[in-house]
Amino acid sequence: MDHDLHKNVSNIDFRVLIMTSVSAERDAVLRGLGEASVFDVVVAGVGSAVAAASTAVALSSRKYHLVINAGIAGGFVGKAEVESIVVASEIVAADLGTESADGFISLDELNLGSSRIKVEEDLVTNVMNGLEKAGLSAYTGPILTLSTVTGTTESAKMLAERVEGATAEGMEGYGVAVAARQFGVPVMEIRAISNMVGPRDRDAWRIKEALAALEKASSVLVEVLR
Ligand SMILES: O=C(O)c1cccc(C(=O)CC[C@H]2O[C@@H](n3cnc4c(=O)[nH]cnc43)[C@H](O)[C@@H]2O)c1
Repeated sequence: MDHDLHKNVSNIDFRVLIMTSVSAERDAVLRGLGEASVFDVVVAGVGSAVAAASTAVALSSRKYHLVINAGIAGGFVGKAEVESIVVASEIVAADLGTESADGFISLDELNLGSSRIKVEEDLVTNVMNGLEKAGLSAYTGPILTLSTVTGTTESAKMLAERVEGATAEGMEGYGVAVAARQFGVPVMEIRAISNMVGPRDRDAWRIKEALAALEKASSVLVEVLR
């Protein structure tokens, strides 16, 4: 598979699948993409299971060269502020494993598979360069996938200890990534921060602002892939 994005644009069949969880995210991405025609943007629903199933359905419908999970997310304190963009270096199912008296044991440590999917470095570098050139505040690091939005300082701290460098959390990335891996297609996760990971305070979520940042990030994707 050819992973050089700049080389790929000369390929007339080059197509990118962008998976979002809700229609507000899809609309923000579409506004950013404008007339760009190499992208298909799909609303999957909330959560890893529906994201995996919807991604698999989309990937069976036609050939794609890249899958991107895009949306809003919580940012870890000191790692990514509200309205910034996070590009995953790794997509991590942070609650896939078992509890024990000595703490959490991941799927990897249990030798039952892997809860981590690495994103190809050149993809991350290309997109990060584009975001920075466009003047966006952008970070890269692991993005965690969780079934439950973190709602306490204790859980936030525990997750930051569990996954070194944890930068953001969402609810779909790992599902999208597992489906992409099954089809042999490279995957990325790109999220705009709407809230901080920590004590639940829905009134403090800046969804409108995060969606505006997601729109800007999506317009950069067009440049990066041109
Ligand atoms: O209420 C709205 O208008 C609205 C507009 C767009 C999106 C939403 C969502 O609630 C999206 C849910 C989606 O967001 C991700 N997310 C955002 N913050 C976090 C977080 O702190 N922890 C985990 N996930 C988060 C998640 O991927 C959900 O699918 C509402």
